[in-house]
Amino acid sequence: MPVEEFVAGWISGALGLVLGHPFDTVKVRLQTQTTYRGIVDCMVKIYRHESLLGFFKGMSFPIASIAVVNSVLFGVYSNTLLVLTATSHQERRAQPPSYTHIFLAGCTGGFLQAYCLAPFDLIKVRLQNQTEPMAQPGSPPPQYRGPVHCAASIFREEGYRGLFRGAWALMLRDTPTMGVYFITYEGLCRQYTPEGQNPSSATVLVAGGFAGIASWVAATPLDVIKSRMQMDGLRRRVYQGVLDCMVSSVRQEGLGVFFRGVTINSARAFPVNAVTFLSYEYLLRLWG
Ligand SMILES: C[N+](C)(C)CCCC[C@H](N)C(=O)O
Repeated sequence: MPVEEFVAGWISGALGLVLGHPFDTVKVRLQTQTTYRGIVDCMVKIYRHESLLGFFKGMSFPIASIAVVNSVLFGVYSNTLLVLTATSHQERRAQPPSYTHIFLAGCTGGFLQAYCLAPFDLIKVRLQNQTEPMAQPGSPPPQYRGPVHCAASIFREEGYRGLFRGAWALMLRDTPTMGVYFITYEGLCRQYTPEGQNPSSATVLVAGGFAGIASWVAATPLDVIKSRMQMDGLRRRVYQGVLDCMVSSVRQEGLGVFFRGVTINSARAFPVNAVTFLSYEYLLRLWG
């Protein structure tokens, strides 16, 4: 099984992640808390109350886990295409796979990465939602002291299954939308690249950026539900399951609830995925 794709996926994912994390924190807060009036209000409050560091809460764990998560996504995607079309990534410019195959490979990658991502994403969301300023002497300590403490407390209180809270919603979110992700990327690259050639860096950046936006717009409704399921059970359980969470969110807040955080998600998605795809393609070309 070719491994370059796994390594390229890891490095490119890490670069994108650091760039996008401040946006991600604002997004998670807007989706799960009602104290903020909008993106700017949320940013100002985070900065005033928690300083610049507040934007980077919960980042160390994703950095560690992106190695697994993004390499599973890109590695499984590329190897599924290899199985479906019998072409390696070097041959794919000359013999482009069909969009159906791209979609299926994307869904497979998305499905498997969601399983790896679930516990890490849960911990990230729990830490991002702690609004206490960091390390202030005298102030009461936050519930979770850090990622390891957070993982250990969840495990202690809710067992192994507790670490997978929200995992169903995450899988439903990622399986089809990762198909959308790769289809958009490939479609735009093909559109702007003469046949048989490699796409230029500018094309890769733009196609990657729009792939990120398209996939995140499609993913936002289930992203909201996922984040809420992950926060559920902190004090007492509110939702019985994914469907119940959807129904009660819509009842209380209207259909608009499904688009909470869509603007910030898209603003984050462009640079993150432009950088991810550019470094991915660059590394694969470097290694031939
Ligand atoms: C499928 N879904 C929309 C959830 C994600 C698609 C983009 C993934 C990328 N690592 C990022 O963080 O933006």
